[in-house]
Amino acid sequence: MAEARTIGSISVPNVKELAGTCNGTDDEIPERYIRPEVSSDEVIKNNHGDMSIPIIDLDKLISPQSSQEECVKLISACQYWGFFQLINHGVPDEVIANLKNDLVEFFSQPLDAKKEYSQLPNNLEGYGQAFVVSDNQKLDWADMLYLQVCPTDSRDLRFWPNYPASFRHSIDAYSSETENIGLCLLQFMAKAVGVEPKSLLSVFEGQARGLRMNYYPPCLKADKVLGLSPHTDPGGLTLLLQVNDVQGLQINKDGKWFSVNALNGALIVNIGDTLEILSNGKFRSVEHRAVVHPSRERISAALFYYPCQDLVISPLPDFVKDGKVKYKTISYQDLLTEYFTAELDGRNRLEKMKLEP
Ligand SMILES: O=C(O)CCC(=O)C(=O)O
Ligand SMILES: [Fe+2]
Repeated sequence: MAEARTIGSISVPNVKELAGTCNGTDDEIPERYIRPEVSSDEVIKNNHGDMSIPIIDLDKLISPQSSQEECVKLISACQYWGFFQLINHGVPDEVIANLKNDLVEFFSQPLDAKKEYSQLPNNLEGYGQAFVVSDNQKLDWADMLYLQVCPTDSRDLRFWPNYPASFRHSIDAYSSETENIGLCLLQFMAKAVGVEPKSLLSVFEGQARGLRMNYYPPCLKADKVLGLSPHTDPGGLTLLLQVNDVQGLQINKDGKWFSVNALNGALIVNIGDTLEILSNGKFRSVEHRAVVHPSRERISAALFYYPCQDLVISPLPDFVKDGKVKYKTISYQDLLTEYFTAELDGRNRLEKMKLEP
């Protein structure tokens, strides 16, 4: 039987502080942060048209006149990219602006102020660094604040900053304004592939959501470090908000890295491992990573829609029309344990879940 492993991160230096002491020469960036692949990997930049992630209009999905056409785009996005940018999503500009301002303000504080919300052993919530599970693992050039935002009675307010004064309210407002977007998208995704949405919705309706707020300090040698290691997200859908206008998200399509130009006002949506398995591979959970900027900080906020905690994940019968189940069965808890106790390794974790063709 697998040994029980605890979820949580080994404590490592604060990256914003570290960035403040590195003047950019190779020697001054500690070896554990050096990632040779960043300068050697091929990256497709300034991509347009068919080479960029699709843009999906939620208004058009909802409107009966345009829904069918938009659904075709949605399905193609989910099958080929696993990512899209969502426009006309209905989250009020003010709610987004408030969250953005408060995030910039929170991360700009001195370390001691942020430390009041530090992660505790064996707990994922709070301020710190994610996914450090071994003493010789390569480290990401980022700090983060992770909070469970839903259900509301699961909130652990010890980790909810009370500076800036409006921060808790901003997170709460963003969380409630985005509550239905995930379910709404799941419904259209199911309908568009001819599946009764109920089976998919019942897995995610009323379930937990977490908000991971990433802070990537600048690094003069930006091509030597990685903000966030290649990974897939474990849950159903992720809604990513790029907080300032510094780009950095890259996604891996057919072995090549594509940089994403986040549109101002759009939310970037991607599919997680649970949804890839439930859909029997119809919707793809795509590997992604974040790079950093040489002179500007970058901030992003990823909202994760999780399935019910006791879910046993296996392809839903509606998605197995040709009778071939392509994935093994795994409990969601085991999938999470794998995610939080092993080094991130791109899509490999998910590949291991595939059955032989
Ligand atoms: O910062 C980004 O652009 C990506 C963040 C991300 O992938 C995550 O938090 O899971
Ligand atoms: Fe991610």
